[in-house]
Amino acid sequence: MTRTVITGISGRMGSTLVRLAKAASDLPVVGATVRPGSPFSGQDAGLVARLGAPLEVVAQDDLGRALDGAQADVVVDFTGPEATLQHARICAERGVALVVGTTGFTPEGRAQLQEYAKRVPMVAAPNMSVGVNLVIRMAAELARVLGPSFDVEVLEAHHRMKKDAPSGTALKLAEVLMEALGRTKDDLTFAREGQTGARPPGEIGVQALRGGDVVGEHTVYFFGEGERIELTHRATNRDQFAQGALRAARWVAGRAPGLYDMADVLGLQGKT
Ligand SMILES: NC(=O)C1=CN([C@@H]2O[C@H](COP(=O)(O)OP(=O)(O)OC[C@H]3O[C@@H](n4cnc5c(N)ncnc54)[C@H](OP(=O)(O)O)[C@@H]3O)[C@@H](O)[C@H]2O)C=CC1
Ligand SMILES: O=C(O)C1=N[C@H](C(=O)O)C[C@H](O)C1
Repeated sequence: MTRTVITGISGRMGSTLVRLAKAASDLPVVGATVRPGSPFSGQDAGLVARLGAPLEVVAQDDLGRALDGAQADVVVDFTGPEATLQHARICAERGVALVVGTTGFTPEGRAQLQEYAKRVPMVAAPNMSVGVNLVIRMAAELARVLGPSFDVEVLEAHHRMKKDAPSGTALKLAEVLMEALGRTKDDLTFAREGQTGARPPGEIGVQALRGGDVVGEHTVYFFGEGERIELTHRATNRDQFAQGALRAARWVAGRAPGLYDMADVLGLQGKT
C-alpha cells in the first residue's frame, strides 16, 4: 500500500489523479488539497474531484494540514511552479516522498527542487506518459545518428488554458537534442519573425501552438535534403499522464533521497 496525498484536486490533472488512485487497490488517498482560500476547502475530496461519490477525505487548503495524521508515503503534485515549491519544502521538512508533474519552473525554481530532493526522494518529470518518455529517447538517438546535416525543430500544441510555453516536454526534448548534437542554449530559437535570414546551421527551433482542448502533442522534425522524419506523440486524454504519475508514486515511496525522473521509474537505462 502506498498512502497517497494529492494536491490541486479541483484541477484537470488533480481530479484525474484522484479518480485513478481511487480505482487502484494499492493507492489509498489519505489526503487532498486545493489552493489556499478555495471555496472547495473543507469539502469532501470525491465531490471536489467530480467523482460523483464521496471519498471520505476532506480537501484542505494547506498541504501541512492534509499531512497531519495522514501517515502519507507520498505526495503527488500537479499544480503550478509556486505552489509546487511550497509543497516540496513541506515534503522535505516532513520527510515525505514527492512526485512533481508541474511544469514552467524558472532555473532558480528547478535548483530549489534539487535542494529539497537532497532530503527526500522526488520524481520530477514534465511528462509522465510512457510513450512520451520513449519518444524523448528516440529523438536523442535519431539526432545522434542523423547528425548535423539534418535541421531539427520541435513543435508542441496544447489546450487554450495552458499557462506555460513552450511546454515542459518540448523543453526536455530540446535539452536532449542539444546534448545529442553537442549544441548549447544559444542554439535554441523560440520564435521567428521578419527578415530572419537563412537558418543558421545547428539551430534548434522550438515552437508552441495553443488552442481548444488539445491535451498535448509533440513533434520533433528532422529536415534533411530530399527527406524528412517526423516523430510525433499525441495524448488523447490525461489518464496516461496520471497513470504514469501513480506508477512514479509507487516507485518513489521508500527510496533514498534524490531527484529521479521517469526514465528511472520506467527502468530506461543508458544515455538519452
Ligand atoms: N508531467 C505531466 O505528465 C503533466 C504535467 N502537467 C502540468 O501540471 C500542471 C497542472 O496542470 P493542469 O492540471 O492542467 O492545471 P489546472 O489549472 O487544471 O490545475 C492546477 C490546480 O492546482 C490548484 N492549485 C494552485 N495552487 C495551489 C496550491 N497552493 N495548493 C493546492 N492547489 C493549488 C489550482 O486551483 P485553482 O483552480 O483554484 O487555482 C488548480 O485546481 C501544469 O504545470 C501542467 O503543465 C499537466 C499534464 C501532464
Ligand atoms: O499543461 C498540460 O496540459 C501539459 N503539460 C505538460 C508539459 O508542459 O509538457 C505535459 C503534457 O503535454 C500536458
